[in-house]
Amino acid sequence: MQSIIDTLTKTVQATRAEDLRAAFSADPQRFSRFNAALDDLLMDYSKCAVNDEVLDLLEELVATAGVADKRDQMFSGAPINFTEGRAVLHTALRNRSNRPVMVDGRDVMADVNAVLAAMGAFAEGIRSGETKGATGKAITDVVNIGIGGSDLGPVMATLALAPFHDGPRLHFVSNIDGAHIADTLKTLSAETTLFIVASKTFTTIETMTNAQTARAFVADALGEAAVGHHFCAVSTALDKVAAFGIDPTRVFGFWDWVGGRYSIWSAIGLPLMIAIGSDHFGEFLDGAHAMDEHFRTAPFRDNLPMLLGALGVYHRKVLNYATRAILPYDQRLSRFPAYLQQLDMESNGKSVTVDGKPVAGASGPVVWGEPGTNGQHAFYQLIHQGTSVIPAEFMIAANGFEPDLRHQHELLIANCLAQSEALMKGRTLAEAKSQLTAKGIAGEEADFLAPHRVFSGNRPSITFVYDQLTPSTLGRLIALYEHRVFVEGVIFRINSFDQWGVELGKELATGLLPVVQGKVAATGHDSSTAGLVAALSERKMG
Ligand SMILES: O=P(O)(O)OC[C@H]1O[C@](O)(CO)[C@@H](O)[C@@H]1O
Repeated sequence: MQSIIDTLTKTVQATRAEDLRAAFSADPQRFSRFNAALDDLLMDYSKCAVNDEVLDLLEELVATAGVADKRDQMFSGAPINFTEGRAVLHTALRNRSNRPVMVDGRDVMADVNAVLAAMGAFAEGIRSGETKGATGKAITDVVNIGIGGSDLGPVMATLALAPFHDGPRLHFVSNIDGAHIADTLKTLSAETTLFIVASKTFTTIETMTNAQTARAFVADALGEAAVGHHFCAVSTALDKVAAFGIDPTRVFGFWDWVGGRYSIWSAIGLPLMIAIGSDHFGEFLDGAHAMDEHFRTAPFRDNLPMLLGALGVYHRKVLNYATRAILPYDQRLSRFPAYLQQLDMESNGKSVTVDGKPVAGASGPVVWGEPGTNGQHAFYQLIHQGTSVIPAEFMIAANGFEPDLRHQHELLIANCLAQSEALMKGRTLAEAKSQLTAKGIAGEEADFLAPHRVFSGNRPSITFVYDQLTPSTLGRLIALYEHRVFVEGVIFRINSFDQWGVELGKELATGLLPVVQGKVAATGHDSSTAGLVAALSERKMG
């Protein structure tokens, strides 16, 4: 594979692929040659440094890495998460074809469909008011207590699908910081609140601690006997849920072959289902399934996840771009960058290959972003004129949900398109000078000011366009990014499905708690850690 990457590096130079301005001037058909679509979801990658030679080499890279074979293994339930001995089957959760999916010789589809039906019945009971709290009042507020994959997906999707939200109000508590749950509970009445304790392992300290605080909130207000009416749980660890005391009829299971950051399609999606209803949740699954089928069957040049993954590797390993910016021009996708941060960085932030050897060169990039147009007034300065090149990934709907505010949506579209055009085109010194001249600034002053107004241009971006942010579109978008991470992980030769990198901090926090509490001396800790413990203890009030 390294030889293909080396050839790519030479090809970029030899074909001047990075000169986007020249490429667009030379080829009026460039847009139509470098885009791909699944139904209304269009991906324009013509503003990346690609040409036919580069794309052919990327296709060869994907083939040589064995991406298609690994993909088929994933869909068929092979234990590709080999450090944990698990299958990787989030795709089974949205397998609307019900094609059998075998794990350890057993078709899992019956279990998947049974949990989905149970979630649907429970969600509709809460939404209709039929399932009530302990005092007979309907549930008006639902609090999801979870963190990481048990939080980011439901939060992001609930915000994204606000126009479809016709169920109870939703709240999300994740942080161990007591401020999070305290600020949330302040606004709620125990009588009309349902808590969902969402944790794959049911051991995560943040979730378990917040769940105990919520339990005390209900017990203090309504008595111990009321607790069961106000709690439900989502987990793979049914024994641990039982020990917590949640009624088994209110427990929604999933399986160890669903990774936390891939779990929005499982019972972890329960808060979303309560918000938008089971029919819309079904459309969300349908959208993801359509992307799965596309990923499984479309040829490379038409295959959105294959292309997006190949371009991601190209940006990271050939062009050496260290980060990528996710820039949705959609306020309702405000948490999409944070969601993708976990999906991408927890999956591909690895430095050991499948053979236990150091990764050659780079693996996953830093992923970050904010919605437009807000980001324009914050960090876009650096994207346009900074010394690092940051590939940008824009997304924009043709339609909002506010027909009376169409003029605002048009402004949003114009801003989105203007950014990618500006990044690509830039502004030369001569152009900067002539603009100054037009304003009556010439001579030395123009010579002095012009360099500050130069934009290098040739900065890459990908733009996604779709009809409207519906449940089906959101499902397709998330599944697209999941598979992109998969493609990149196979080419990086890493296991994208474990997350050992989060363990060390957890272990040290457990050891530090008695030190922070003053029960144990800070001996054995480095002087910085010990000094910080002392500084915080000196400042402790009350
Ligand atoms: O659902 P759980 O088991 O509480 O885990 C929450 C999150 O914690 C992590 O394990 C990382 O600490 C994530 O992978 C996961 O999504």
